[in-house]
Amino acid sequence: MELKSNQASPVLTDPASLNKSKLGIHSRLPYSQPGASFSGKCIAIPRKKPGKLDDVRSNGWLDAMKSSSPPRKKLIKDFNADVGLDDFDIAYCSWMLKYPSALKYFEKIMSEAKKKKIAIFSDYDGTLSPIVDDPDRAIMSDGMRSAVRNVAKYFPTAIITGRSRDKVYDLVGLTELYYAGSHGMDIMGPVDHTVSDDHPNSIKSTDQQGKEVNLFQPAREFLPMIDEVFRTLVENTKSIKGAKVENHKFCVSVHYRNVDEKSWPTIAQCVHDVLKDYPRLRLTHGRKVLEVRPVIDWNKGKAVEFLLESLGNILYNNKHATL
Ligand SMILES: O=P(O)(O)OC[C@H]1O[C@H](O[C@H]2O[C@H](CO)[C@@H](O)[C@H](O)[C@H]2O)[C@H](O)[C@@H](O)[C@@H]1O
Repeated sequence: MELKSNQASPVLTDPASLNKSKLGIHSRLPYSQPGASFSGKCIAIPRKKPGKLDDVRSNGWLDAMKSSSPPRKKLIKDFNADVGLDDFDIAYCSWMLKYPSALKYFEKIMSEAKKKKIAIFSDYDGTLSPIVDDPDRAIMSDGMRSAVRNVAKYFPTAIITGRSRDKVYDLVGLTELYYAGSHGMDIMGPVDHTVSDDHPNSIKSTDQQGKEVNLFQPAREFLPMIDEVFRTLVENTKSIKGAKVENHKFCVSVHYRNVDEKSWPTIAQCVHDVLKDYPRLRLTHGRKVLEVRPVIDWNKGKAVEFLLESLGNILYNNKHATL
């Protein structure tokens, strides 16, 4: 990725002072609450007397849940192939058109990257590890680990994930990487290239080996709230077969991959009902997962910008390669 000179400042912004588009508030944000900090800026959804599952049907959560993952289908290599496509094929092709593989454009990327300083940013689930039914078993292969280790010898390499930083570190296990967990809300660099500490959202901590590191955590104030919501969601979803709730420190994931599709409205409504009491939290959709996170002006993209800024001097002053 090319370095930019005018990096955005990684500041935790008061949600009440932000406008909707800047916040990136999901169009399927739950109803506004009386007294909520978004007064005047919230999405008004007319409420008739609610039927049990009307909320999630009318606000589009269910549609988003259905289209939240690429269809599991054989890979169609040639989109122009003159073969009959069934509905799954068509759904798969549409997904691939919307989310094309970088490998298809590898030569173009290489030629754009010539003579530039390179930093590598990678997601974890579905990128370094295959998507599997049990999130605890999303294991990275030894081959992939060694590929990432090799890449990191030449280019600063970061994992940016929705998982908690600790969990992804346990899965990846490479000390030489940068890690941005909780959708970028928890950033740590390697011991010898720790992230900037001259910011109010930076704190000193120790890594798994007990070495001193700087962490960048712009959503620290949400820790107790996230913890509380996690416990409520565990309790409220416990009767839904296949549901799984994960605490990712600054965000919570509610998985429905293993929930019968007939119960998706129930799990969605359950999350919706909990969120109604937390106007400072919002919902986003991942792959067969509902993600609850703080309303702050921060996300994976901002984490990448923050890391690029932190990396600036390192990239220009040391051994890291150009192509
Ligand atoms: O931002 P990401 O790194 O893409 O994280 C998003 C979610 O990743 C994990 O869930 C996904 O992978 C699981 C294992 O393959 C799969 O079972 C699940 O259906 C996927 O959504 C993680 O467990 C979630 O907590 C993250 O929100």
